[in-house]
Amino acid sequence: MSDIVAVALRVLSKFRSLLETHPRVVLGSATVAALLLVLRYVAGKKYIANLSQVGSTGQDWEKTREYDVIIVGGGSSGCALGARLSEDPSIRVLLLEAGGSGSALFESRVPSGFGSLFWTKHVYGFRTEPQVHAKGQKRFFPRAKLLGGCSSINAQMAQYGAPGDFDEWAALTKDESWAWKNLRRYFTKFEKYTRDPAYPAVNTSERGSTGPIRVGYFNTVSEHSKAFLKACEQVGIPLVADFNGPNGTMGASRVVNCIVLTLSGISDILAVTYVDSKGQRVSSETAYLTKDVLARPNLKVAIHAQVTRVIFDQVNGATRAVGVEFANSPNSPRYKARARKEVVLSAGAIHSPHILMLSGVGPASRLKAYGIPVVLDAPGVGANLVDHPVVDLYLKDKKNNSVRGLKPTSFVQTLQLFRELGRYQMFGTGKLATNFGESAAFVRTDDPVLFPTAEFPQKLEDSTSGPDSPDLELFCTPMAYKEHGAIMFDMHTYALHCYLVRPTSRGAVLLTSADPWALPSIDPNYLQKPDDLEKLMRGFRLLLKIAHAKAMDEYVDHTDTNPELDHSTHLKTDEEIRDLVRARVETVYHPASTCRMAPAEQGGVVDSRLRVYGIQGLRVCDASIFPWIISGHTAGGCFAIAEKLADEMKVELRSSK
Ligand SMILES: Cc1cc2nc3c(=O)[nH]c(=O)nc-3n(C[C@H](O)[C@H](O)[C@H](O)COP(=O)(O)OP(=O)(O)OC[C@H]3O[C@@H](n4cnc5c(N)ncnc54)[C@H](O)[C@@H]3O)c2cc1C
Repeated sequence: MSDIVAVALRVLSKFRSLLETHPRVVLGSATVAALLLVLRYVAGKKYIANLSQVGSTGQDWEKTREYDVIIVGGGSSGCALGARLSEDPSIRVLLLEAGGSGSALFESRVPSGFGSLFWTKHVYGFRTEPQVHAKGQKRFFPRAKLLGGCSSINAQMAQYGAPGDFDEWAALTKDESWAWKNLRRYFTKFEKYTRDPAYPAVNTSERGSTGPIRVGYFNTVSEHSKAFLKACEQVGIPLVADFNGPNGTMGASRVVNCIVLTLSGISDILAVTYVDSKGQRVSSETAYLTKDVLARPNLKVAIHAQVTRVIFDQVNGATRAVGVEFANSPNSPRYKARARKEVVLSAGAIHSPHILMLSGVGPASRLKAYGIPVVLDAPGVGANLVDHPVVDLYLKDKKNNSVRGLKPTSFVQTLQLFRELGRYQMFGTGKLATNFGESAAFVRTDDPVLFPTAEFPQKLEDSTSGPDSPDLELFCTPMAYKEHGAIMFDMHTYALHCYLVRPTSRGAVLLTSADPWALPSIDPNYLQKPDDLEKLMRGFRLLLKIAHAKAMDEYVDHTDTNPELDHSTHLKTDEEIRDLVRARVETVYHPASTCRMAPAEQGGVVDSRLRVYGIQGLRVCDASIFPWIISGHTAGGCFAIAEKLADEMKVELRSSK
């Protein structure tokens, strides 16, 4: 998208010369445009940027800036929680977000634009610690710094995991409210599925119809993605209807071990996405923080408000969270606000444990090493970091019709980009409306059809959440890239990807300083467990089979000899493929479990009502509480846990009035 900016600058300079030759026309148009902008601003969303309106720097902060609930982080979970809690006018809610609005950014609204936000101020551009099992590489690890959080920069694939994932949560916590049969209603509560006559097999009575999050089939899908699904079928992956539907991930038969993402027919089947009928991203900000919601007198949403710590007090002999401290930047004033009832951390799987540690809740020895007074020794905080590791396979696009032109390198491509921009602005369609992850398949590495014992004799640990749950996801994108899009191939390409949805390797989020503006260290510890490597090796072999399936003949140019592409990788030995996996493994952006919901004696940080053990008035609600990572995509789980917590907290808060 930086290329779009460059093009826009060129267009501006053309305007400047027009101004010299036709000043009246240009000034007239500029006035109209300025008026429209002002109107848009006036009618726009009302976020609070002046922090003195929601916090205080004075001694009197506890009296003057008081709320019932303060939510830290306006991301996927935080916006949902804030909007739902404030439905009750008697609950005063303050939502504090470190970044600005996501919906105000073109790159966030347009489905294909998110990658171009990765290296901007709107994203925390982390690098991991050197990955000792992956050639010591420090991997790029983006996390959003925007309202909507990662739902403002994600790939918009609306798949919610396997039912078994949540049954596991219920068994671990001994709390049946987490079992799929009970939790499911929160997934339908957030969802508004838009029926599409082209996809009649989706059972709409089982999908949410009134929730704020619109999902449907409005993204652009390339022919290549359709070919990928056909190729999946040809290698033995059966196609099923809607895997977010009543029969769960595995589709109707429940005996097969593999499924393809949200299907309706056999040959024309696509992914359900968080993209609306105008071809725009649906984030938790756009869905939950509507004008009506923001007009509520009991909800305040402050932006550019980075929480630096939670404030504790001793109340009746117990440690209680009583407020938070926040600021706009390192050198700006620090404000405080009081939470009469609860502080809820929704800052995501990296920042929620970081804020806890900065506040004195975490592994005591580490806190002491940085001079942070220990409020509670909680070794589980920041531990158990788990992420989905992905490996990519690069192919030459035979049709020369990839979305490569979205980053133009020639005059012709620039013109094509303009055509696509026009098409998108007018109809919400075209290449800009791709979300990249257009189609996918879920499989098990112990599937004897896909991985025959004769070829794959080694018995691997079953890390799935049940016999009907997958451990690998495969998907394709209408362009290959490296370094998360920073490096592109100089030709039209097509990529297949494979990621481990149930890794057993565990890493950590660790403090690096007592300074709240210093980023924590992230070590996902990819491939720590040999079975993770083995499963990805199997997955990569399956991708190679798919790449050589008949359905791909028309789309993949296997005659290409560029050594950077994978047209001869199928000739490599297993050991060579393992080496390739180590070299290419990256994040697929789903970190979780760093403030795990689990029994305290098993390293849990929160109980099954998301309350931090050992501290009153403090909860965590985001991907960090996942006891185990979801076997699929993680945003849906974040919306659902926020919906659930909001329901429960409303009851609790009303009864405690
Ligand atoms: C590039 C990318 C692609 C993805 N693709 C998909 C996909 O296709 N489908 C899917 O389901 N999932 C996808 N995910 C994952 C999914 O979006 C996340 O798992 C989910 O959004 C996490 O939600 P959360 O509420 O835990 O945290 P987040 O949404 O990350 O929200 C955390 C919020 O807290 C704020 N914050 C942090 N620190 C502070 C502080 N100190 N004070 C105040 N605010 C703070 C942040 O700015 C952010 O807004 C993707 C993620 C990324 C990054």
